[in-house]
Amino acid sequence: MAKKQFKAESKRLLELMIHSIYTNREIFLRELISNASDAIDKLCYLSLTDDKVGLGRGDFAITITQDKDAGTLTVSDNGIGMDKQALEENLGVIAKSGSLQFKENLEKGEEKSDDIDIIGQFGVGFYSAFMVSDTVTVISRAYGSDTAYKWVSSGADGYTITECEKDTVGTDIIMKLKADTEDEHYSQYLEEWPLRELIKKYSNYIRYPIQMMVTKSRPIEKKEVDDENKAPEYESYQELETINDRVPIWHKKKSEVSDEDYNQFYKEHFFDFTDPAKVIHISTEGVVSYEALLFIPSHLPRDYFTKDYERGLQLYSSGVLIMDKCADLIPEHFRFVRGVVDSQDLSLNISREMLQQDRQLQVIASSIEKKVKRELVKMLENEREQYEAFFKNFGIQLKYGVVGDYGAHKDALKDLLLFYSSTEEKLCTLAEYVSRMKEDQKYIYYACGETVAKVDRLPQTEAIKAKGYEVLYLTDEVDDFVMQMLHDVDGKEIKSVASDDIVDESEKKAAEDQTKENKELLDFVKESLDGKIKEARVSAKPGSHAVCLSSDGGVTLEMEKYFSMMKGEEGVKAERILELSASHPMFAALKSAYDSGDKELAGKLSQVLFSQAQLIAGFSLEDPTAYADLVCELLSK
Ligand SMILES: Nc1ncnc2c1ncn2[C@@H]1O[C@H](COP(=O)(O)OP(=O)(O)OP(=O)(O)O)[C@@H](O)[C@H]1O
Repeated sequence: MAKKQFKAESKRLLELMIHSIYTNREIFLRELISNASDAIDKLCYLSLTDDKVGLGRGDFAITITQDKDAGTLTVSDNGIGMDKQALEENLGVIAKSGSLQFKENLEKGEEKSDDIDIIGQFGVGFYSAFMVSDTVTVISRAYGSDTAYKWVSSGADGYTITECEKDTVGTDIIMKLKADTEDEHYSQYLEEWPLRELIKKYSNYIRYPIQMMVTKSRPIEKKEVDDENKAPEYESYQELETINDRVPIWHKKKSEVSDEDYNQFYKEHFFDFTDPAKVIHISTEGVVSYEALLFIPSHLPRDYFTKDYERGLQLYSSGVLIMDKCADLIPEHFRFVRGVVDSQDLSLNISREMLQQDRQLQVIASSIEKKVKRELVKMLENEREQYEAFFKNFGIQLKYGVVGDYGAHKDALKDLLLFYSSTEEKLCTLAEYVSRMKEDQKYIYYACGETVAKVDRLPQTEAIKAKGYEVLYLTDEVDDFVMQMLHDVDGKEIKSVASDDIVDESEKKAAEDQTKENKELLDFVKESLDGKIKEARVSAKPGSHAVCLSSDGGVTLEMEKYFSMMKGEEGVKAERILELSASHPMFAALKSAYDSGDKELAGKLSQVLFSQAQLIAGFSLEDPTAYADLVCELLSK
């Protein structure tokens, strides 16, 4: 059976092309400029072998002209142009890309040129002009031809082609812009600044100059001597200006770019006032080749912890901006990194707003992650002061990275963490801590609290310090989770000073015995605290303090603090254990009040002890006035 070819309803298809592919109208200019660049690239390629072209690389340009009276915007190039047949084939057939064909022929051919960078491939970009125009007129003269042709279309109704006059080879795309509506101001595309912004945003790195007539102002020369004292007068004049930077800084060799150039690019491009802390310039060739220029800011962006701050790197393909914030290029734990990535190896989707498949993106993202990590490790090893400043800004992000994704990134991030050391009295890495561990030391100890000073005074901290061990002091809410997620460093388990696991078996046994002996008293303490604690027991951790708080079950005291800050999670509570030191005079006073039958006093002492334990652990009291009154009452007796 003969196979039939699919037919397409071309009018409908064009409607779809115009209205459904792109989410953002403004990209029409990017598409037309890219076409102009492709046309120039083709003639430029020809000029390598054909002397008759008579133009050198420096003679090519793309020109943008606005005519406010006529309501037209024109994109002109002096590229290869189109003859009648090319106009029919390329602009009369949807999804036919002369540029793709040119590229394929080039790849098949003997002569290859690295110096050609064709952008078009889908054969649809041109039609985006109809998103902003009522009528599009194309006047083109092909290289090698004396005749020029005019292609005119108002969209779905079709097009006409007639002969016309054009002195030079190349193409003019003349758009008669639509009338403004309430929602859309098409006339902005006739204004200098919006046009300049669009060119800068999407086409800044097109390799040929994009020129535009701009209005400038200059002082009028004074003619009369008398005029010298008068305020200067200005006149405006028009000048053709190249708007685009053309060669992206990341295309240049590192040796050609000074620190000042990098810093200036960063500040202008990412709107920062201060130089970055680190610049990472990458140029790799491999499964996927790409260039990248990444920056680690030297301070915390003001909106960093708000929802306004979006993670992501700018993604370019052949110098054309594809995405402003491509989140997939940088992992959440390095979201502070700003920068650009440029690759010719991406399979773009038809609108160039997304990528067809993320495999290439994954390859680039994982390479970028490794490079950022390597740079941070280098900074940590060689520029400690600078690294500590970085950690002060973004260390918390790394910590969230450790606990995020169920700990998937903890191994990559653990070397980058810094914690305050009780013995060194400065920040240290986990590896540095391990290198200082005593021979008999089983665990890596840490203690959590609001400030270093407060953590240092915790009864549990004092107990471990008394044994001569170093303790890491953690003051961020997420720290307890981080340590639990890390679990160990090279087999050395990480333990909180509040953990029961760290107590010696003999000390544990002695405390259990004492708890049994004082069971009645301890049950009384629990009862008088009316459900606030799960248990009262004699503490196995020797120390000079009467009381401390620990927890039982999966939720630690630090986790409770962490969740208390999160909306909807305030109900997550730790089960409190009130630990009393049996050797402290306060325990003797409590016991004697209870044994002598003064339950009122014993109850009040229990309240005071619990409140103190809460305060020491960094919790606020439910009723501070009642606590103060109680203490005053007891002291004044
Ligand atoms: N200014 C121009 N000069 C010469 N040829 C042009 C010009 N503009 C468009 N063309 C031709 O028309 C074809 C179709 O253009 P169109 O913008 O629709 O698609 P494309 O650029 O090939 O691909 P894409 O949709 O990926 O941009 C181009 O491939 C090219 O051959």
